[in-house]
Amino acid sequence: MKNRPFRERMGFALEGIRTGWRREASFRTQTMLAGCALLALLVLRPAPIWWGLVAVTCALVLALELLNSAMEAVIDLLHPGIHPSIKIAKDMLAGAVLTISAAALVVGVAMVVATGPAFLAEIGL
Ligand SMILES: Nc1ncnc2c1ncn2[C@@H]1O[C@H](COP(=O)(O)OP(=O)(O)OP(=O)(O)O)[C@@H](O)[C@H]1O
Repeated sequence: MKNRPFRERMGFALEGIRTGWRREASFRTQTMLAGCALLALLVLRPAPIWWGLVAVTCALVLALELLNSAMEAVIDLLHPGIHPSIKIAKDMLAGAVLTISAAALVVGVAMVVATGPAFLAEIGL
């Protein structure tokens, strides 16, 4: 299974994203929020640094959500029953997603605060 051609590995990765989209409501919500962030970038046209910051934080949220779902799937397969250690692991995974989501929110608000006034002036408001 190791060292498959690049095209094939790319196919597995895209399949993983498709599965995340199909199975996880929170991944779909976060993808749509990332789409809103892209729309805000296109409208506000901030400096390139903001494009980088928004892209990195949105990508981290989506990547961590996929990792969270993957870990949960493996945990549930290995131990389908209730266990305090599973609670700890799942809560920590959820905490990781929450942490980066809070950072993404801060970046979004900071971008609007920094670039909003110039945009409003540009459209004559
Ligand atoms: N097997 C388990 N043993 C103990 N506690 C569990 C177990 N499964 C889930 N929990 C608890 O229930 C919470 C929610 O679990 P669940 O698997 O539904 O995760 P979720 O974050 O809601 O997942 P999803 O992303 O699929 O919506 C976990 O954070 C954990 O506190």
